[in-house]
Amino acid sequence: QNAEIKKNSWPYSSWDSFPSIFLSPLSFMEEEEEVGHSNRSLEYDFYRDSCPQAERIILRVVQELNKVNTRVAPALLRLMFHDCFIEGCDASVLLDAAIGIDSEKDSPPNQNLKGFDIIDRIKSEIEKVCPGVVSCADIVALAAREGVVLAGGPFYPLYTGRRNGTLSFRDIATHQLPSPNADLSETLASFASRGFDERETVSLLGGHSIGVIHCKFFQNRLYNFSWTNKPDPSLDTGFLSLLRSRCNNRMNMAYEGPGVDFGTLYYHGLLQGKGILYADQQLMAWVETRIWVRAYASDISLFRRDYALAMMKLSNLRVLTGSTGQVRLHCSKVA
Ligand code: HEM
Ligand SMILES: [Ca+2]
Repeated sequence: QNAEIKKNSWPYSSWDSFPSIFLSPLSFMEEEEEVGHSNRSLEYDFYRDSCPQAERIILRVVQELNKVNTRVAPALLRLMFHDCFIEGCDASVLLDAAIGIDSEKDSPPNQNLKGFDIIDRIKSEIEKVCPGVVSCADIVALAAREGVVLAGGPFYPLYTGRRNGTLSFRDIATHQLPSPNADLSETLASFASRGFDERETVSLLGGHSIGVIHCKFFQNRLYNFSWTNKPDPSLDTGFLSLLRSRCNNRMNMAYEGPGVDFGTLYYHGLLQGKGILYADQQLMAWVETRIWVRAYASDISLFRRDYALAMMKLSNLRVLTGSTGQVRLHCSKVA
């Protein structure tokens, strides 16, 4: 039963059904060679000697904060997405503006981004036991994974050893973070340029199973879609009324209540014209993505597996390793 696990010295028994290409360190090395960042790759449990408590501290802090605030998990997940999507998982999103640094925090798509305080809190607890060792980029990736698990999503193993960049990319973030009003061809092109196919893109958007979305991001769909003075015809009419009344009462829209399977409502909603963002609902526009919406709506374990693999891939985009980049002392400042 455990042949594959042994081969990869993998400790998670449920992973034996996974395609081995994803478990092989080779897949990470290919990534690095392509961008030429370094000759080393991420490792399983990179901090086993230098800071064996690190991953446990991350889990503990995320668990503690999650108990008192349900917004913690979604904030961490979105933060990881916005870091990794812009120039890789290098903690570029965490840097404050400074001389020579145009902060991604000042990019319009990041205006409502949250979770920076959580990352700082984790970092300071880790600094107490192993100063200057654990990178902010690893903290972001691991904290997001713990958030996903606490929100009812699948666990996925992560390699570590990401280093931090010394730059933040405000203008790149402005142009390259996906727009809530993008149509499917734009969304697919943006994910394809980072190596994600249609299936992976549909599964990643399952991240929209949790969290809150402010009305301004879908306001145009409610009253004046594409300057027609009419609502978006792809919106279910009952759902349209619900969104209108919530937004009129200045309540923002929650994706999925607790207690529901991570992913279930999201994909069922899309089948019924109840996607909140235009970009979400667009997954139903073409057969290439619609088949995966249908598949995930009817087979939640298929979704969980695909989502886990896509999150691993997202968490490993263009990482800096070895002697490239640095380890910061404070996540918002270069060392
Ligand atoms: C086409 C791609 C995407 C677009 C256009 C998009 C856009 C948005 C927008 C506009 C919000 C609302 C922010 C707010 O109201 O404050 C949001 C929230 C969120 N997004 Fe995405 N997103 C995309 C993909 C993803 C992916 C791939 C993930 C994770 C895997 C993700 C995770 C989240 C989460 C968890 C929230 C809720 C944040 C919170 O409640 O604090 N998104 N997204
Ligand atoms: Ca980044």
